[in-house]
Amino acid sequence: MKPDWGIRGRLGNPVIGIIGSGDFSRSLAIRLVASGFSVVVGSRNPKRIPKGLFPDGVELRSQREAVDSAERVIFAAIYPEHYSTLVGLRDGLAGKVLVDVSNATRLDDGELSNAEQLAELFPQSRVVKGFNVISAWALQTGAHDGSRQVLICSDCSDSKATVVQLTRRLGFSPVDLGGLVASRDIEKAPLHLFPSWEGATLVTFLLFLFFYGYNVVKHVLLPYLAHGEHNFYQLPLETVNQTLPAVALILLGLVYLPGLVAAVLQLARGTKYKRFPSWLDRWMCRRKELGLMSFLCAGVHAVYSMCLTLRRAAGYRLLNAAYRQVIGAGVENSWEEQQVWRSDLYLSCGILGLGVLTLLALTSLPSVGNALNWREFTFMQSGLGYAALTLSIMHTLFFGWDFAFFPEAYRYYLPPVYLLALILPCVVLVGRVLLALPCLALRLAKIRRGWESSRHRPSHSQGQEITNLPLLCL
Ligand SMILES: NC(=O)C1=CN([C@@H]2O[C@H](COP(=O)(O)OP(=O)(O)OC[C@H]3O[C@@H](n4cnc5c(N)ncnc54)[C@H](OP(=O)(O)O)[C@@H]3O)[C@@H](O)[C@H]2O)C=CC1
Ligand SMILES: [Cu+2]
Repeated sequence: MKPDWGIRGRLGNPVIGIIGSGDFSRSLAIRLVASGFSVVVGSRNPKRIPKGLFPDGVELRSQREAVDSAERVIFAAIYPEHYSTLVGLRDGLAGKVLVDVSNATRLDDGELSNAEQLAELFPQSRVVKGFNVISAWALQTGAHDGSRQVLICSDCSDSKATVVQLTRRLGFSPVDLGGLVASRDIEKAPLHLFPSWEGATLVTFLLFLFFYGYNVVKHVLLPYLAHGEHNFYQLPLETVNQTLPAVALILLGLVYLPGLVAAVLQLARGTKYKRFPSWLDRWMCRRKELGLMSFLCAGVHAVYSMCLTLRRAAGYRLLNAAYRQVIGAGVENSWEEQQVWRSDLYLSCGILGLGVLTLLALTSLPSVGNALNWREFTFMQSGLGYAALTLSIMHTLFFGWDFAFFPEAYRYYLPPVYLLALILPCVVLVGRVLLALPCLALRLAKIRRGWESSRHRPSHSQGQEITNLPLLCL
């Protein structure tokens, strides 16, 4: 069905009305004009609007004139608390599509949404909710063209269809969420701060809290209580820098663990057509965020580590050690070949691991990832991902070297933090190696191509295939 935009403007383009002359109105007008519409902006005081603020092709008029010029679609680009000031325009708006673009101000806003209140104020107009999730900036610049979703709802399906078409013409992807009651959720959508990051941020925060607390107890609190040692100066830098690599390593393990669990489930079930439990689905969908959090911790750890020698504490410690060595023990050459190898190896593995992680983080950007074909993407995410995990584990092992075998490492019966941090990543790595054994790898490959063990064959259609997702997706 060809949309009916109403009467045409001077250039023969359909005329869209916008009430309000603020940021949203201006961005919307720019976008509409660029998409071939004529626009009439209705202001309480059109003469006050500075020249050049709106592009050519936009007429600045009174609210009444704007409403009368647009026969079919009018946007209310004003704050909901001012809706009631528009009641004088009721007759002009009657029978027209009135688009509400407002957002909720609080998550616990009252019963009725702004759009529902607008519909109550203008019972003869066809209120459609939409465009509120798009920022004025995205509207104006066309960022996210074609991929950015516009959530739309209305009780009038014809009017909704008109706005859906309009959304497409502006270069966005409309999503029809049904009746106007859905506007209660749509208006609150922009209030959620990075919803897809909630899980990964919480996990990172809890891991940080645990390891930071563990380090404080082991290296600061217990030494103070037991021997009166004053290590509190370690809290802002050293303790943070002991915590970050542990968090980064475990997060990286958590990126690759769900892929292994999924593989084990498929092997055990003998089919790929059975749904994964929902927690595993959710976990798989958050691997990218977990991976980027791991990258963040590893990157910050690298910067902290570079600064370690700049600290006053490091200088004093070095001087004291030199003094003890020369004056106390009479040793002039403190070169220890084994320690030289240890530090060079752990630094090198750490730097390489961070380099590979950086590459993975870059491919998680849509503009980079989209340029890769399927094989390249799988290679980057799976092959390089495990390379990063292996290098990070080696970095930690070289750092730990043989210290893990000395009783001093277990002061106060607490194992060193890097040993704790290694458990999960090592389990993941060993699991991956086991799954690469031909007997398991061949069976898994068969299952992923659609083969099913005999007990599954009849009930083949109920499941959803999720395993064509990259197994390891950072
Ligand atoms: N800015 C953004 O990125 C986004 C905004 N929105 C929504 O768009 C709507 C407008 O936002 P925005 O353009 O940023 O706000 P602005 O404050 O920039 O503009 C609001 C406009 O409302 C008009 N208005 C009409 N009646 C009144 C009144 N009684 N008192 C004050 N102003 C009045 C004014 O225009 P005039 O003086 O010409 O009458 C004013 O320019 C809001 O509901 C907001 O939630 C939604 C998504 C993103
Ligand atoms: Cu490190």
